[in-house]
Amino acid sequence: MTRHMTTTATPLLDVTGVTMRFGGLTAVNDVSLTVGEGEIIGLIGPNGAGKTTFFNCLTGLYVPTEGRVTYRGNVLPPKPHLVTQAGIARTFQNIRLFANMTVLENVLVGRHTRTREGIFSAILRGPGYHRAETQSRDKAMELLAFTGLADKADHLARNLPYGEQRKLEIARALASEPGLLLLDEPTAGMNPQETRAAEELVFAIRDKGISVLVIEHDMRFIFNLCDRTAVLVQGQKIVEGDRETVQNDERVITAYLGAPLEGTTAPEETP
Ligand SMILES: Nc1ncnc2c1ncn2[C@@H]1O[C@H](COP(=O)(O)OP(=O)(O)OP(=O)(O)O)[C@@H](O)[C@H]1O
Repeated sequence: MTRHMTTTATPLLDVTGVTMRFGGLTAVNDVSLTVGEGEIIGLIGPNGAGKTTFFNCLTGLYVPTEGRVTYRGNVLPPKPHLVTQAGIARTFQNIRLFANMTVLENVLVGRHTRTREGIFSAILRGPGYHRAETQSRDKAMELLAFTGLADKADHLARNLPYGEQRKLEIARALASEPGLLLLDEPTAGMNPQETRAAEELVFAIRDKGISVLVIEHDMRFIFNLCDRTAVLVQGQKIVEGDRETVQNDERVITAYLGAPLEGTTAPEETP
């Protein structure tokens, strides 16, 4: 019998046995997860389950107590700006924009990890600096068009409605030209219409070849978008899989206090 060679491609993101302890509290407990090229992966769980802490372990904000995180096969450096440079960008649960800068300027800030022109070039303002500046501006305007904010380029970030501020955070994250985008509750505070538009935006991001890992409480959003979803409860990953697997898992139902997951279809009633 001939044995077929199986080639397993290295996942884009490979998280193995990540644990994060704060003193006596284990916020993330031995969690493993992969994100492949072109995948949209969901991360759900009740409040305090450890989702944001897990994100912080992937982005250099926290150095995990145990475990290993690799991106494109390389162990991630323990500094946020180096993680961004490596190709992982994120947004935050609490919007972190430069409120008194314009929309365009906020996106330009996001590009700094991708511009080669250094501080001396910026001071001297030579031809290299001007060329880089024009390129960055063009790229930033492209991203504003992509996220539907082009006509707001000159507005101050703080004057944007909440939903648009969230979009701007995404535009700024995309400016670092990531291969993987981590979104922490991208639809928090959005109305249903904005949420549907955000879904389309995430699909469009994936179509650009960027993988997405998303934390979200809106189950409809998660199940519409995600190829797989992992559920964290008290720091542990209790299940991972497609919509059916997650929705029908007893442990998930118990974790959400027996209530059907919000935004999901009700189980078929027996006559
Ligand atoms: N820097 C820290 N120091 C101590 N404890 C922390 C720290 N960061 C998070 N925690 C604790 O870790 C646990 C997990 O919190 P985390 O914010 O990761 O949960 P979450 O799933 O993102 O919750 P939510 O859905 O409410 O945002 C909580 O008990 C929280 O209080």
